[in-house]
Amino acid sequence: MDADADAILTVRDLTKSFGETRALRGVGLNVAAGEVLGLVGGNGAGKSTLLKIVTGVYQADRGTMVLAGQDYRPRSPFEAAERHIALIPQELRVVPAMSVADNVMLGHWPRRGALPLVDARAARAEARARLAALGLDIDPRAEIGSLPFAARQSVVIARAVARDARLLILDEPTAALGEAEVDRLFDLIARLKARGTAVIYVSHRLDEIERLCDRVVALRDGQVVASLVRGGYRLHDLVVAISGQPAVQAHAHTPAAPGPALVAADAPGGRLALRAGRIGGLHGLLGSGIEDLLRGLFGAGARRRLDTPAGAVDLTGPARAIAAGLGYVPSERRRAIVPALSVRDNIVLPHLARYARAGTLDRRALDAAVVPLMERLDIRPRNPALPAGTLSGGNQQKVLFARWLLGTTHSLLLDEPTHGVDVGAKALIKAQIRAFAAAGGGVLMHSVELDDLTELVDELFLMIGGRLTAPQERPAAGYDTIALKELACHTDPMSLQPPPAAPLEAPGAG
Ligand SMILES: Nc1ncnc2c1ncn2[C@@H]1O[C@H](COP(=O)(O)OP(=O)(O)OP(=O)(O)O)[C@@H](O)[C@H]1O
Repeated sequence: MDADADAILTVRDLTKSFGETRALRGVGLNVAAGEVLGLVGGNGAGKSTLLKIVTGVYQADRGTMVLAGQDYRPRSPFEAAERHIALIPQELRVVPAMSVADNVMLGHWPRRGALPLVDARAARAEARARLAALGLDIDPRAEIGSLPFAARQSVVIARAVARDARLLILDEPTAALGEAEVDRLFDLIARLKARGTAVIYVSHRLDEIERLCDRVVALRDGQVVASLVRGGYRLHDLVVAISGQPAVQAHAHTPAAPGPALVAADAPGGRLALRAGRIGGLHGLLGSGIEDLLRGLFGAGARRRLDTPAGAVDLTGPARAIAAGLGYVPSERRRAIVPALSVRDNIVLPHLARYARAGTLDRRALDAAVVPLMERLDIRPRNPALPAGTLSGGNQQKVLFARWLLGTTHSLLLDEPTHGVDVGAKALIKAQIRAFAAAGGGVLMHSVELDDLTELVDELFLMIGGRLTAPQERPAAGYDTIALKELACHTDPMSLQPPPAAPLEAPGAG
């Protein structure tokens, strides 16, 4: 069979450099109608660059693309959309104050007769039908901003389908989803497949790739290093293709004895303490309030009191938290990285005062501190002067982590610390978390990935109904992951059903 002949999209020999960095070096691949193609690769392998070329954000230096049998050279995302290619990014673009129906029909609203007026009733009916055709039971009248992430994501996919997307690209779509939502998303993708939509699915979660994708293409250093068909490979083969080396076994966990509390604070339902040498875990569902809890402990919420061995701290803002020895890695990388600042400056940002000399920064002293950190965390490219925004997502994540290894931080608040990093980097970050605790630091981490928690944590706090349960010491045989998963299902606040929405028009209009 000639794969290219069946393909909706064929790319050949795509090459792209940014200055010295050769992001893509002769990449070729294709995807057919009704096929789900997985795209995997380590941090900086070139996945985003490839997707940006396919969606018209960047133009390739060399190479060709053919879409539905025709030459394809999009010069803007707009042109890509006109050719029915849709990208669903991790950070969804919705108009929060608009209804679900308006977001599905955005730009394609049905008109009321010949007048330039939107027929709201027809828009709702059509949106409802389109959502139902994808198996989605979401109220078209609900304000989209009030819905949980999973529902918003489904609406954005429905919008792409409403615009006749021939190729849908999903960029790490499950990064912010719990297990039940992942299942729902996979059902949705199966429906898209059945409609003949081609899907490119980018993820670092290799088990998902194995479960979902008909084929998978692995990139390494800007080149295709493997192209594997479902059923014809093992996960280990993917790990080897991505990293270029055999998979490393995770270290066995030795629970640490509780050390003294480094910081403690009241939290809904109980008291939280970060103890020297211990890794605390937080588990709950999206929307459970864990993110706010961690932000609050870092001084980014309402004013609160922190207790430390040196006395009580009136937490009026993050500066106080940093001064008290706390560090925070938020789940939303984009909020924490300053893209135009160099990697060096991003790392040093919370500790500027230490490196300022008479109003200027001692860059030599800084590089002497930052470069070994970049080596330790394998941040690539290894150039502290590069703008952080030019680094790949996973490398940006490592920069955020590096921030708190530079100063005098003794307590780390981590929200999804391995979000968007490749398998190798994940192991490295986990090892760093362990090392931080082993050196006497305290850690409190939240992860939706049970594996992260069960591998790392000494005590687990559950957040149920907005309240913390008492910490559960790690049992000798490890946490019961099945019980944790069940808990997640039974207290699932992420139902796709929104709360009843206020009618947008007079009763009887809809
Ligand atoms: N706008 C840019 N300017 C300079 N370098 C860039 C730019 N965009 C990407 N790069 C570089 O190109 C290489 C490939 O990056 P890319 O973002 O495509 O990787 P990725 O596979 O998507 O990684 P990740 O999984 O970490 O998101 C990296 O070395 C990155 O630093």
